[in-house]
Amino acid sequence: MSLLEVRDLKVSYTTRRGRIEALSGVSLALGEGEVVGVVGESGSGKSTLGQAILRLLPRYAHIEGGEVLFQGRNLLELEEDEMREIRGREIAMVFQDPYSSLNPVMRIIDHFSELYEEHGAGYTREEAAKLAGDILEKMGVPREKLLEYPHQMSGGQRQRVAIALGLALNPRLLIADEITTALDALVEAQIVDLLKEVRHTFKTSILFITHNMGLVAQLADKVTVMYAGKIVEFGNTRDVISSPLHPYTKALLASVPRIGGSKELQPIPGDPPDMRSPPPGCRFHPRCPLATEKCRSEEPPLKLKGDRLVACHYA
Ligand SMILES: Nc1ncnc2c1ncn2[C@@H]1O[C@H](COP(=O)(O)OP(=O)(O)OP(=O)(O)O)[C@@H](O)[C@H]1O
Repeated sequence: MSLLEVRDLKVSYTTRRGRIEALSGVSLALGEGEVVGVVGESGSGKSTLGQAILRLLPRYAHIEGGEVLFQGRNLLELEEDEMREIRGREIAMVFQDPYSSLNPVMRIIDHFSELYEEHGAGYTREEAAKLAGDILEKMGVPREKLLEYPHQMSGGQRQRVAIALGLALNPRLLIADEITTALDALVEAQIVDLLKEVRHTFKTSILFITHNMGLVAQLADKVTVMYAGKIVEFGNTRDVISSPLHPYTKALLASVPRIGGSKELQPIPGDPPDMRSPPPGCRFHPRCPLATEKCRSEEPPLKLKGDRLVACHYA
């Protein structure tokens, strides 16, 4: 059984400018101890997916269908108090902006104490400080930082603290949503190394959301490629990178340095669609060099090709 299985998840947003279909039937599975990358351009639905799994979507978002099975339980059917237990203890989420999980007027130690208290861990103040210091050190942050406020640290350190906080209750799954995007390249590389260590030391499964295929290549066992609210390709990272089957995956690889082989970077022509009215047929067809009449009118289903899933009429 997978640790996490998302089945045919559909999510929309009601906005003043209309209804946006952010996820149009997304399915994926993540095994125990696995790292799965979710990659795609801005607006493809990656963050919506992460937030929907933990039911952290805003009020004007609607889960229109599907299931989110975590250890076999459908999270979409749980009561809010059951969900609160799952958040942090079973599944943690870390965001691009560490201030999403850090309160600027609270010292780092108080974040940990609050978390332990919320989940009824029953630690004394000394025990909480010891445990928080231990995990902070494992994340490469000196334990003295427990007494500081978030603004007294560098961006990289703040993100390490946010990860430490995410891992404090030893969750089975960590959802990391663009957690290196705001960092410079050197710090980004350090955080990716940290996640590699985390998976080995803590045996945590990770859903790694990013627009950066290069990071997926370094970290993820499997990769899900999303385009305009749908999955277009899913497979072992090595296979997807060495022989992408979907034209969008190919284009994404050609647009990042080093991987993909080409020396010259080729940005993907055109823009992702307006999700208030996505194109008919294959959603990538207006930007696809291989598109035919069939692609304009018929939506390609996600089909198994060997051990790869791909949604293209011509894969
Ligand atoms: N809070 C929101 N309110 C309204 N629309 C939203 C909201 N969040 C996302 N959307 C829309 O839903 C679609 C998917 O967005 P989402 O943020 O999930 O994609 P993404 O791949 O994570 O992109 P990014 O990397 O830019 O966050 C987009 O069309 C986006 O405009």
